[in-house]
Amino acid sequence: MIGLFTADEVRAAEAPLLAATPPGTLMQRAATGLATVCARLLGSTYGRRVVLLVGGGNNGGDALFAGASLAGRGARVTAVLLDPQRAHPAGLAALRRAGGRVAAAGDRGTDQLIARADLVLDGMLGIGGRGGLRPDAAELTRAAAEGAGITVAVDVPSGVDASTGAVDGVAFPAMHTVTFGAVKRGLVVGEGRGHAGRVHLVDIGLAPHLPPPGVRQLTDPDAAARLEPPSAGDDKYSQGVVGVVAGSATYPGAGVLCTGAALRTRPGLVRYAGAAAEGVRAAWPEAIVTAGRPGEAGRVQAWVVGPGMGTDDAARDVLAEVLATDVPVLVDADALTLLAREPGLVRRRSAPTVLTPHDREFERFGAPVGADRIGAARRLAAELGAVVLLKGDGTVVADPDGTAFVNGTGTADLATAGTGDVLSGIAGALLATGLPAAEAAAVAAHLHGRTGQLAARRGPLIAGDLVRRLPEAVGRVRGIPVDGLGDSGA
Ligand SMILES: NC(=O)C1=CN([C@@H]2O[C@H](COP(=O)(O)OP(=O)(O)OC[C@H]3O[C@@H](n4cnc5c(N)ncnc54)[C@H](O)[C@@H]3O)[C@@H](O)[C@H]2O)[C@@H](O)CC1
Ligand SMILES: [K+]
Repeated sequence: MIGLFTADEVRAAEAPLLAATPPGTLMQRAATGLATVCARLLGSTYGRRVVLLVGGGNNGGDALFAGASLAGRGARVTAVLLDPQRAHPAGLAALRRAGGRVAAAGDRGTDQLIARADLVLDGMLGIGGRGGLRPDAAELTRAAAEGAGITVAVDVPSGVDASTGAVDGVAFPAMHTVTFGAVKRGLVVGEGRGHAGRVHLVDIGLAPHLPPPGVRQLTDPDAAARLEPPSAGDDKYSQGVVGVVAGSATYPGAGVLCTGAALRTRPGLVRYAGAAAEGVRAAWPEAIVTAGRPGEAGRVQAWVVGPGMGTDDAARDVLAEVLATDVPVLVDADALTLLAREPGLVRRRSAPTVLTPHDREFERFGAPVGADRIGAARRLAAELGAVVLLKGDGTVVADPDGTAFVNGTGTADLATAGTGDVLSGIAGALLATGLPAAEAAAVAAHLHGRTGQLAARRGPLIAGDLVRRLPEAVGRVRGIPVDGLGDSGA
């Protein structure tokens, strides 16, 4: 698992390390790692044009030392200083010694310099940044965004809150972020995720000093460890039976997608109960289908309730019936709308409940998501005593105990009708296996994202493609290469 940390946690971890090492050691480690990544991205360094955007703190210091190293390898490096009085003196001296040039933000020609650069390194603000970029920094950011060079952020893209991913105004649009010691939360969640690009972690010896992470990201092996294949002793009941209540007579689609996703994730046994029975039976002869109430479906180890079921009184009664059971329940879509009107239905449960809202559904529970998505999901989880899976680019899963996950596999291609129904089916199937609810939700988000990535490689995807590609994605997560796709990881 990848631990995700706040700026304060990183600062606290740095303190003993700074005290135990000679001055400047950590910055040298950071700058060496940074220069290595930049050189790799450039391919060759000789004669390449590199512009450093340099703020008045240590983030600028990292950029200056890395720039000195690139200049030493033949790159034509110019530092653009936001605040010449405060630029890191030793870093500046090192750059000059290596033959680098120095300009000030606002000097004539700075924009053209940035426009023509092969690589722009953003060392304006790191974990010491607060609030939005000032006009001079915003101007350099705009020039870098318009230029054709590779954009690389030092530690954190300037303008992104390292702890929450919030962006107030503009932020540096990095294609790559080279981060030091620990992955900051703001690089993988909220608006920050879109600004960080690919994240490269440079080891500066911080790991032993970091606290146990309260927020984590799953890797493929983490997900695979929670997707155990059936063993010789398993039968159709022992893998976990999931029940699905979704779709309506007029709109059976949600029921078909959700049931299909559950079957494809964990094909032991899936029971369906609801008004889309006919459509579900036709699509999935493998499922056990009733048009009756959930109680008539037979015993299950987890329920999924909500997608496409409507929000009338009959739907409300079905939801209440499912929530009155003593098994884990995943509540999605229409059932979230109903639950927001009657949150008491979930508060009195003893078995785990997972809610899977998108932003608008989340807001129905009383407050908008806001810029701090992890904080928002944690608040609602604590308030309702339920796991909250807040969908988005970097889906957040928050457990009522305060621990959380941020998903790393999402793709914009998943923003299409019905993909949420598929996620619910996957998560329901995993809940039925007995995984802790937050882990089931996090693994589901991971697998859903991987499936989306696989499906999108062949062109635009629709939700049904996800159902079809799920078995392949499970194999891929388990490390089995996918034929014909030149599979390469993320
Ligand atoms: N502390 C350490 O040991 C290490 C720090 N490193 C680097 O140091 C960075 C943190 O350095 P600093 O603490 O000096 O802070 P920064 O370099 O992130 O910020 C510098 C200063 O800018 C000012 N500032 C804050 N928000 C601003 C805004 N919106 N507009 C303009 N100015 C603003 C503040 O006075 C802040 O202290 C890390 O992100 C990392 O890049 C690395 O060298 C590794 C080791
Ligand atoms: K930065």
